[in-house]
Amino acid sequence: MSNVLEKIMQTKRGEIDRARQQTSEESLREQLNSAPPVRDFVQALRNASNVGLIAEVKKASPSAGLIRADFDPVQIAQTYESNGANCLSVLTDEQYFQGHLDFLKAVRQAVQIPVLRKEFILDRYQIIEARAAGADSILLIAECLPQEQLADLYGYSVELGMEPLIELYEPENLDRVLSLNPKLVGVNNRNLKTFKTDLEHSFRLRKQVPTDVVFVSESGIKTHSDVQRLVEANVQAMLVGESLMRQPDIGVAVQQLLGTKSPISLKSSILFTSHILLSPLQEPLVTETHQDVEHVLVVPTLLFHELGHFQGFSDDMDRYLKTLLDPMHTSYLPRNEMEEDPSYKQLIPYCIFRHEGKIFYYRRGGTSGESRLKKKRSIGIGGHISSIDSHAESVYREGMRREIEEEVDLASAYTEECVGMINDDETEVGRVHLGVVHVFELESAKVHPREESIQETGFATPDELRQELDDFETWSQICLKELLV
Ligand SMILES: O=C(O)c1ccccc1NCC(=O)[C@H](O)[C@H](O)COP(=O)(O)O
Repeated sequence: MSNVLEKIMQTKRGEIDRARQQTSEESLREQLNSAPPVRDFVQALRNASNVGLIAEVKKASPSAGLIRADFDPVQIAQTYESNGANCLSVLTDEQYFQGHLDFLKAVRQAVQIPVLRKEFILDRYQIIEARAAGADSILLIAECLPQEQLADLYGYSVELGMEPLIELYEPENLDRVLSLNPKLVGVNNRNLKTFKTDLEHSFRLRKQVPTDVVFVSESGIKTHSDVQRLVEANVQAMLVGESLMRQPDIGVAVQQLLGTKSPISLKSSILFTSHILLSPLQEPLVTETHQDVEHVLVVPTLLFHELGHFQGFSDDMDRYLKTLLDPMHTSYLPRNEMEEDPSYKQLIPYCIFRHEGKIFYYRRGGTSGESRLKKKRSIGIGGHISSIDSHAESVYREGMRREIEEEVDLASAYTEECVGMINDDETEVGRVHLGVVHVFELESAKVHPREESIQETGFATPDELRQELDDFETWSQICLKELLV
């Protein structure tokens, strides 16, 4: 068993003892009389038109720390429900997940869909607590429970009307779980020794679970393309927490995950039109959420590969951009994690300023910005699209506008064209980013640095810049070799 699970179980035993001292099992059982009737958790998942969604109300976790600071469990639960969740899971563990049994009680009263108590259940006492608080189902984790205890807790929960979700991670536990004839089996994709999640874990075990048992894939589900993979593998339901809880707009996030949000019409946005003037600059809104950690717009690398992997420059934007910028595929995830995670690509507008054939250049300096590119010369201005841009109708364009405005004073009229994409899997930075190249034709050479990171600026012809090619960051080298010829 993993250390974290052992630690949680140790804490739980102490909590259960203390709770018993406060309220005896007998008087707790009396509270069952006033509990609301059980809602059918299994049927709610079976009724789902696609993969059933158990949306998790989760403030924090051992693997992620604080996930959402502005945490209102009832409001989150109602948002989940009104955007298509079939069931809810509410964390009630206080020490490790910052949950509470009161959250479950309040949520259950505020929604119409079934609610699961997400807890590390080791004792019948917790099952009574769950039902008394209104729970319609509970979680039982095979790794925490020897078979006799698992069977006892399973039977007791069913006796109280709640079909439990039995979860396992270790394949060796599957047979003993199935021997109980459960209606619901969950496979956790999170390895609790490394905290890494891998959907393949569900796919491998799916084949060993009879199809009349509702198979729930749990943890690490982030995008609609993950959901499509679950559909292909005949997974009937999914338990999703962190990736939804991290989004500024949880309702939109649920719709994007389920694929029910109609994609924004990029045709009507100005992204694909050539030679247009940018709209007047507006003050960006700063949302209060996630101020502590920057969340950046990312797309799954797998999606980029499905569309057609290339190394270097591609002018085939039609093939990539519409799909990559479809909100169904984008997420806002913590930048510090994304910088190390090649399973995602951070989308970066890379803006080249040209005046009478000469290109604006600069050297990256100062203390802010990507440390791996420090001291390199560059011909691209731009940066991450972040969750603070998400209020805008065209999030991508808002992020591009904001980045330009932060970095330089562009005091010239211009026309702008989106000309292609850059992918560079040969460098550490390139592996986790994908560039979208825009060329700005300026009426005058008026580009002035606003940040200390923009140093040694000037305009030069591509030929002149190519003579010092090695001095430039790889994305600029790619543009000088493949675009500006
Ligand atoms: O999430 C954790 O860090 C964690 C650590 C230790 C034990 C259990 C843990 N997670 C419980 C879960 O099963 C997830 O909350 C649930 O599957 C949702 O996962 P996610 O969508 O990745 O938040």
